[in-house]
Amino acid sequence: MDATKVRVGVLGAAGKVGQAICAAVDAASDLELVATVDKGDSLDAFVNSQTQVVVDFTHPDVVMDNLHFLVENGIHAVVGTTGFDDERLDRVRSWLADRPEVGVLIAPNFAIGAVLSMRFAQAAARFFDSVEVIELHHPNKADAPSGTAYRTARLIAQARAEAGVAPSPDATTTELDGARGGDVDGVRVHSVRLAGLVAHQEVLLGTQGETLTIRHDSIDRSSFAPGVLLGVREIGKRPGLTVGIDPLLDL
Ligand SMILES: NC(=O)C1=CN([C@@H]2O[C@H](COP(=O)(O)OP(=O)(O)OC[C@H]3O[C@@H](n4cnc5c(N)ncnc54)[C@H](OP(=O)(O)O)[C@@H]3O)[C@@H](O)[C@H]2O)C=CC1
Ligand SMILES: O=C(O)C1=N[C@H](C(=O)O)C[C@H](O)C1
Repeated sequence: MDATKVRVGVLGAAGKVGQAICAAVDAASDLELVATVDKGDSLDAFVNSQTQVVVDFTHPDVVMDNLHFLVENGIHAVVGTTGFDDERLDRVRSWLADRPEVGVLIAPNFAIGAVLSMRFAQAAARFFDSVEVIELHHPNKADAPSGTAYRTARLIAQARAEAGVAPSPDATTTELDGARGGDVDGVRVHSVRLAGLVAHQEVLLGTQGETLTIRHDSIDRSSFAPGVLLGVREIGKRPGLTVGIDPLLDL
């Protein structure tokens, strides 16, 4: 055992993002990949290998059980898996109250450009009458809207509410179910699933005589690796729950 390296485990190691994270950990001289777990494998592998930080890219249906196990066993977690609403975040906080030394980082998107695009959208939100979000992903994605779009819409809604901006104008009176997308705190969110895509998002803002489009594209899953490795290196110094990598980037 090399005591100078952080001992890292990956949950969902055989998945699309899990494979990219395993490769990135393997290539980092200050990290050691000590356990890889996928569907059907026992989580005890992390305890047996004295894993210090586990990265989870699995599925919204299983991530809560995974996290509960990790917190109970005193293992820090860096979580990319989506599906976290306020109720789930509160449950994680309640587990952490019993293990105050453990750090959990949950981020809907680890790509630097995606994090910045959320910030830009939040800053722009109060200056425009209308705003809608379109997220576009590969067709194997389980959840809609994406975790990124959900968080983006909530940040936009919060900024507009704080500035007293009226709801986006919309004269629709007849509608095919779903044609106007989902409603996240008053912000319309549209989900496209298309073969050939990876992960993409557009925030469309409009006001008198002008529009602004904020677009981000992950064209390869390696885009998530730098943010994940930053989380792995930092989480041991940040006990409790951290949502989003913004504070790790001094944003
Ligand atoms: N935060 C971020 O930056 C990003 C988040 N994501 C999110 O990460 C998650 C995974 O995405 P992606 O890699 O594309 O999905 P994949 O389906 O490609 O990978 C998930 C892997 O987890 C495995 N798995 C399922 N259940 C378990 C379990 N109980 N224990 C261990 N492994 C399990 C799956 O096995 P099997 O296939 O056999 O079911 C699969 O190998 C999604 O929620 C996605 O939205 C994705 C990209 C970036
Ligand atoms: O499933 C994906 O692929 C992605 N999921 C995350 C999300 O739901 O926002 C992050 C990124 O969009 C890729």
